[in-house]
Amino acid sequence: MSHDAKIRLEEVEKRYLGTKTPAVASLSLEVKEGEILVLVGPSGCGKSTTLRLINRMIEPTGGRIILDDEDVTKVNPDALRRRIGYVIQQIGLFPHQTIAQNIATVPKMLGWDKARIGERVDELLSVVGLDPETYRDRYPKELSGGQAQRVGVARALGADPEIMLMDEPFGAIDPITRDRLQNEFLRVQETLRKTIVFVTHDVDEAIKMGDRIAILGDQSHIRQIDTPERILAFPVDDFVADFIGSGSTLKGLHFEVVDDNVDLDPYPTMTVGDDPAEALERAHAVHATWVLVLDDEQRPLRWVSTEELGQGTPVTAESGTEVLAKVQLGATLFEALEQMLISEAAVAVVVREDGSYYGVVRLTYLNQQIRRARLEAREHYERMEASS
Ligand SMILES: Nc1ncnc2c1ncn2[C@@H]1O[C@H](COP(=O)(O)OP(=O)(O)OP(=O)(O)O)[C@@H](O)[C@H]1O
Repeated sequence: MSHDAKIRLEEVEKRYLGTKTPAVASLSLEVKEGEILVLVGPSGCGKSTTLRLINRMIEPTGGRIILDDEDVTKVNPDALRRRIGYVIQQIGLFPHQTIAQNIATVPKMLGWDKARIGERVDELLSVVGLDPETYRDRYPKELSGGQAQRVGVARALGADPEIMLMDEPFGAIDPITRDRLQNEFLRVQETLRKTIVFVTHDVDEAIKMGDRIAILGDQSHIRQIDTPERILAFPVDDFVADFIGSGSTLKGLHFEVVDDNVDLDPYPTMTVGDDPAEALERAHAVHATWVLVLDDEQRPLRWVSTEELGQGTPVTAESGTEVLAKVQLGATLFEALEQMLISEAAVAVVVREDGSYYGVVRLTYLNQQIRRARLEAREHYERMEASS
């Protein structure tokens, strides 16, 4: 077992009573400590079954399940489930219990004292972004769908489990709330660092949430397992390519950022009041049709065309057109592309945190980055193949 694996499935099989083919056949899989592994695949491929095999809500009919170094295939499943938080789409809060009582379910089972439980409930409500004062004494029917889902996450975190299993946890929620819950959950995970197995059928959710993604075919057969970035850059076969769908190149731009290492192109600039003839010369030297006008503090202000400069009129803070498209250092290349598409000069202007000019990103840069990511992913798989 590799040293950082928290969960390991070894040739796990589930054959439901009375069915001809197993729902999960000979699945071997490792989940690393502190990662979010997303299981994604078409409906009926066995994602939920796989998830429930891990905490033995479903008993395997073959293979072994190992947590840390312990074979838990035969241990008492109740004890196992206390170590593992579980969140599902219809979170199933107990309707006649308050939010606090719902969250306290597992700590109570574990025999924690009242004061410790009370503190824990308040802490967890804050973690999931609900004010304890307002929400702890409410009942589930007094919550919106998104709030109930947060309580579901808080309840699963109740006894501070090392592992969380999440089955389409944000499935039945409107897209805006869903996006917010996903972001909040990722933020919480940054500090909690739980080992998480997350099931979804939505490839975009998988790309957003996963440190790694396992793309499953029938019977939970792993078709590809890797970082989202590498899967997008190099789908190993048509099944994976079809599943991730069109636009994978664009989605890959979410994983690259404009940082200090980005070797940005020089672009002709001038400051308000500079000699237009000199600025024109600089623009001609690099075959640019636009010059970027900066203010005294080096902040991008306007685009002035070489045509306007050629007329020799002085450049003021009102010349040309306003620079609308700017991205900060640290923005993703996806954001840079969006800015580029609306920019007068078809480049994204990059500024530092204080708003001062840093450089520009051009389409050629994006093209190079995409090609580099593809090549790296291809080489990675070629090396893997050669060594197997
Ligand atoms: N209790 C059961 N008895 C018999 N077959 C079952 C049972 N539960 C699930 N199955 C079958 O096992 C297969 C895998 O089901 P599972 O729910 O794990 O798939 P899934 O990938 O989670 O699907 P979805 O995305 O639609 O929820 C399916 O063919 C399903 O019909």
